[in-house]
Amino acid sequence: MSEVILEVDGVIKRFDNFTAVDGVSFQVRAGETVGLLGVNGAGKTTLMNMILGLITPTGGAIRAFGMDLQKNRMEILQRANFCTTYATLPGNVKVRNNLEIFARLYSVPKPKQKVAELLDLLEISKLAEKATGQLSAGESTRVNLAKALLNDPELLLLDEPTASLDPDIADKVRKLVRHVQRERHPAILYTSHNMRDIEEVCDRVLFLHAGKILAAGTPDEITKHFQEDDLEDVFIKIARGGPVTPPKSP
Ligand SMILES: Nc1ncnc2c1ncn2[C@@H]1O[C@H](COP(=O)(O)OP(=O)(O)OP(=O)(O)O)[C@@H](O)[C@H]1O
Repeated sequence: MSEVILEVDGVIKRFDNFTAVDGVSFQVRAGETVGLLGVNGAGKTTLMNMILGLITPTGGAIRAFGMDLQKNRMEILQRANFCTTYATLPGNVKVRNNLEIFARLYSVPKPKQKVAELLDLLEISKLAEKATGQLSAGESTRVNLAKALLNDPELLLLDEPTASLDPDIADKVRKLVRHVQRERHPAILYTSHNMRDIEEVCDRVLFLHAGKILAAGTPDEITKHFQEDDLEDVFIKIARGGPVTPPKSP
């Protein structure tokens, strides 16, 4: 089995008296893509933000590359990267310049060449000289994805990377993720409300509900577990408060 890259161990996050993440444990190995699913408010972003070290867990531990996140955040973040619609790049700076600045922050060798390659890979070379703040939501997502790939991360956190993309571009993003999986074998944690994304790119799925992992397995196992036709139906069942344990066999 490949190396464990990310370990989330009994992680809890409370905001005052409200528990947003309630004792979550899982691992992501090198070369594996794990989908984090859940209805609005399930705790996905809170979990991602803890893994990025942006907020501190109330309890439990997060380790990456065998190191404790609290103690080794900078070392870990040099080998990791993320794409989220919530963090935007400086708006008054041109796309190319923004990416080159981030490439230097990540100590990327030959930063100009790397940025040109990623602009080409994401088919956004024509946006290079535009101010980042003037991009459409979909363009901005692709620029954020380019940023996320600058340091060839061994741990990649993708928070709804296809939100706000049209179906054509969303399809290209899924192909790009598969390309990165094949070429570089990172550990990827991927959240999406688009079940097609999850079915196409994820090896395993964690279903988060009210801050707890309700079910874990391959998309196929989860679908069978809930006796539904596909993940979308499982999602709807959970969202509407249907039975969350598998019904007894007849
Ligand atoms: N800073 C905060 N203070 C208080 N409550 C918070 C805070 N951040 C998140 N929450 C609450 O924690 C819960 C989980 O939020 P989170 O953003 O993690 O959900 P999510 O699964 O990412 O949802 P979505 O799919 O809508 O993005 C929500 O009920 C939210 O209101």
